[in-house]
Amino acid sequence: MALRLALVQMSVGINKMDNIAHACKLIREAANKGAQLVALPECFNSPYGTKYFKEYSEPIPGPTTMSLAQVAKDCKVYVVGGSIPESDDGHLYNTCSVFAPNGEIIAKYRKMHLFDIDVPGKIRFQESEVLKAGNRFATFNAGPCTIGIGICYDIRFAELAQIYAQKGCHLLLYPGAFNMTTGPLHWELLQRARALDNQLYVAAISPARDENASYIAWGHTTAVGPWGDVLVTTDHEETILYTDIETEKLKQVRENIPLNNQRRLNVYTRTKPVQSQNPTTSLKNNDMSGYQIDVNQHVD
Ligand SMILES: O=C(O)CCC(=O)C(=O)O
Repeated sequence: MALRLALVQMSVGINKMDNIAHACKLIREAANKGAQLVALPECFNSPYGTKYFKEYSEPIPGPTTMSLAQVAKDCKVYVVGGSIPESDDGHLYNTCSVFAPNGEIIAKYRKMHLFDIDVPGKIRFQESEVLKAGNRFATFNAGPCTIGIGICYDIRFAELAQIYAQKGCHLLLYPGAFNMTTGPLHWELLQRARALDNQLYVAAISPARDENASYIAWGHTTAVGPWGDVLVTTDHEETILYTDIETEKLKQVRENIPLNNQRRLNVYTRTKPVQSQNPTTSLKNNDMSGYQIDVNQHVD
C-alpha cells in the first residue's frame, strides 16, 4: 500500500493573507490530483527572516492553522503545514502543525535546532536572536506510514533522524528553506545522507525562489528513497511534486543491507560528557550540552 505525497514548492510574498490563500489553493490542486498528504514549505505565510517573525507570528490555533484545518477537511487530505512563526506565552517558535483529513491538528513540531550560522562574507543568520527552540519530537500516522517532522536546519542533525527511525518512521519530512550558499552542496546531500543512514524516505520542501527577498531560498524541493535515490526533484520555480511512499521498500532495503542487525552498540556506548570547564562557553539552546562518544572505550 502506498501513500501519495504532494510537495508544494510555493511562492511566498509579503502579504500574509495572500500567502495563506495561495497555500490553500495549491493544497486543493494537489488533492484534486490524487495526493493523500500535502506538505508545505518552511515559513510559508511569512517571508523568511528574523525581522519578520514577530510581525507575522500568531498563536496556534490562529488564522493560518484554522485555514489549513478547513482545507484539510474540505479535501480530506493530511496537510503538513510547513512552518509558521508561532507566538506562545511571550515566546516565538518556528512551528509545523499537521492536520488530519477531518481537520484536527494531530501533531505540532517546534524547530529544535535553531539556524545560527556565520559564514564570513556569505551568510550570517541567527534565529536564536528571536526564536526559542522546541524540545519535542513529533510523529504521526498517515495510511501505512509513520512520519517524523523536522524543520530545515534540523536535517543537519543525524541524531534527530535516527531517533525518528527508532520510533518506526518510514518517512521524514523537513519543510526547509536553504539558501544560495549552503543549498547547492548541502541540501540534497543531507537528504540522501539521512535517507541512506536510516534506510527510510526523506523529503524536504522549500519555498520557490524570490530573487528580491532578503533571504533567497535555494528551492529544489526533493524526495529521496530508502536506497538514497532521488525520487523527484525540481529547480527553484513554483511547482508541486508528487511521489509515492511505499513502506514495503524499507523492508526490502533493510533486508538487503541489514544495518539494524549489525550495529555494534556495545562498542560505541554513549556516555554523558563531563561538566563544561567554563559554563559561559556552553551553547544556547543546548541544555544537555550533548552526549559524546567515549572514544577511549573499547570492548574486548
Ligand atoms: O542549514 C542550512 O544551511 C540552512 C538552514 C535554514 O535555512 C533554516 O534552518 O531555516
